[in-house]
Amino acid sequence: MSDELKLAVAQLNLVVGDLAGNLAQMQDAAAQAHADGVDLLLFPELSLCGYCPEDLLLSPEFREQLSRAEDELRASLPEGLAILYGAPEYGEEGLFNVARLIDGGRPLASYRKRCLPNYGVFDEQRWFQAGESACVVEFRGIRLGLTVCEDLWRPGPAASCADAGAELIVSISASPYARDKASERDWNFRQRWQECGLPMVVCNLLGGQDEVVFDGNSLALDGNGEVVMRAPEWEAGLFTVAVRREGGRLALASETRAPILSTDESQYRGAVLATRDYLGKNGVRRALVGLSGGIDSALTLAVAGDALGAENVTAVMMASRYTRDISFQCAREQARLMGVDYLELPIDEGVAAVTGIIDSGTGEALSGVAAENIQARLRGAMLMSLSNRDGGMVLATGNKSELAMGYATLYGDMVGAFAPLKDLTKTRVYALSRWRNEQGKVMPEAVIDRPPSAELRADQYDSDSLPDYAELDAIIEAFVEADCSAEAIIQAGHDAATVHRVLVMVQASEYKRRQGAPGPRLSRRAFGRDRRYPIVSRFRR
Ligand SMILES: Nc1ncnc2c1ncn2[C@@H]1O[C@H](COP(=O)(O)OP(=O)(O)OC[C@H]2O[C@@H]([n+]3cccc(C(=O)O)c3)[C@H](O)[C@@H]2O)[C@@H](O)[C@H]1O
Ligand SMILES: Nc1ncnc2c1ncn2[C@@H]1O[C@H](COP(=O)(O)OP(=O)(O)OP(=O)(O)O)[C@@H](O)[C@H]1O
Ligand SMILES: NC(=O)CC[C@H](N)C(=O)O
Repeated sequence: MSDELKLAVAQLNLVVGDLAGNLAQMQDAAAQAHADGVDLLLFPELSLCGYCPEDLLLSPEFREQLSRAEDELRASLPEGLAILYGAPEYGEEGLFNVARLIDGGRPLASYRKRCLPNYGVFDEQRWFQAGESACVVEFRGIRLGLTVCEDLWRPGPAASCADAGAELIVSISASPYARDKASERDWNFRQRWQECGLPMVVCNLLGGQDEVVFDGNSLALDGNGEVVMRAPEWEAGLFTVAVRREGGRLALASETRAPILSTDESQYRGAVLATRDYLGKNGVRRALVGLSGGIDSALTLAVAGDALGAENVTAVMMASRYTRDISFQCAREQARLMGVDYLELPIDEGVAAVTGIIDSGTGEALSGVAAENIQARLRGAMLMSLSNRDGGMVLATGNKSELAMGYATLYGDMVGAFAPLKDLTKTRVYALSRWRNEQGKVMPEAVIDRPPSAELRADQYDSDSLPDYAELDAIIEAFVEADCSAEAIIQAGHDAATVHRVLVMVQASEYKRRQGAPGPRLSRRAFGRDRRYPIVSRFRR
């Protein structure tokens, strides 16, 4: 080894299936790394094809194009730069998720991921076979132990790299965001260090992909288990780590030491990146939000503005006779503060027309919730018409508390392409709204202070139908995110009748959530890909 080896992690926002685009990003990163004198550049897990390509992995065309892109990548590497990147390996023994080390344009080693995550948002065992052995390779005087993501989240692989003579563990990862994941990573990698005593460099992915969002936060730990490099959350970039041999040990150093963000900031920025990427990666620049003067649509609009730029967002106030003056004032004031395009399209005439057609056609007057929901459905239809005409996507404003309880109208306020707040309870919606306003005012304080109301009938408030949000959200966190039993939640101090009511409603509204828009996981456990329950189920607690 020369005096010093320079490693870099390419924390890139790659796109599933965009082989040409990912190749170009990787080539740009390689050129920059070469100019910076980097010896070895790490890319995220399954870099060229993006994570996770799911059943695209089964497509012969996908396999063929990927193979060509890999050839192109190897042939285009700058002299002297080695890379470690992720790819599927197809062969007679099956399909493997591998890390490939390329030096001088030639393969130096290939490692098959041993631990395939198959829980939460992950289904890797659906596609991949597990590798069986460690891979330790000599690279310019250092023995590297190659690993892929989950390998460093389980006991075993790190220690087996040490047993096979590794001096430094390198990991290519696609580790998605969950609440407080940065602290969890620190704890996790410290556990691995305790098992193997080796320094580690971990390259993580960035960006939104359907229902998950990757926060970056690539890391390096030195031989004492201390974090010596922490790449920023939610930002792409190339971050270097210098490795020097000192008295028989490797010393790691880096100038990159980003802070761990607060939960509020991290969740907010996660919602922003997930929204930007969902629309952007689907080729759409503009968004529409139904703006009611309530807090859910206010925060959704703030996220949309930060994700896409105020000039690309339209807020639509669709007042009915139940819309209060304060709702108008809040909506107008927020649109002014943010500088978004703002429309007022009243719905009373339309509601009367639809209700009249149903009433006269059936000879029976619509009433109660059936009549009230016409308002929500007309608003949904109007937003979708604007989307069809102008090409923007509608953002659904529902939060996790409402979706847990089924407190939302199917084909009404649930319409939308993407739901940025889907995994944030109402309590978190308030916290993030306050945090965002502290960074620069985007919504009037009255939006945060007023009591929540669907305004589908006179004097309607959420508190008429739902338990107090502080209590409801604590029960949702215990039941949905931590899988606690009813008994355990009651023992934690919650009212037994409320607990039973909430648990029954969570189960009974699975059908609504399945028809709702996708949204990013921002808590510890999200409805959807992360928490899967049957719709048809006679199980009762
Ligand atoms: N298992 C199942 N699988 C599939 N579909 C099923 C189903 N069970 C019922 N359904 C269908 O679902 C329908 C009931 O759901 P839905 O039509 O949504 O109607 P529903 O849940 O009765 O009403 C919506 C509720 O959301 C409240 N809310 C809260 C916040 C905002 C808003 C807003 O709109 O702005 C509304 C509103 O006040 C009302 O209490 C049934 O009529 C039936 O068609
Ligand atoms: N008058 C309205 N104009 C435009 N959109 C509306 C109107 N009323 C309701 N909506 C849409 O329906 C969604 C659901 O209403 P809901 O009451 O749950 O949320 P909110 O009004 O944003 O917040 P809160 O529940 O705190 O009042 C709103 O977020 C908004 O997108
Ligand atoms: N892609 C992976 O193997 C990721 C699994 C890992 N446990 C994580 O969340 O972060």
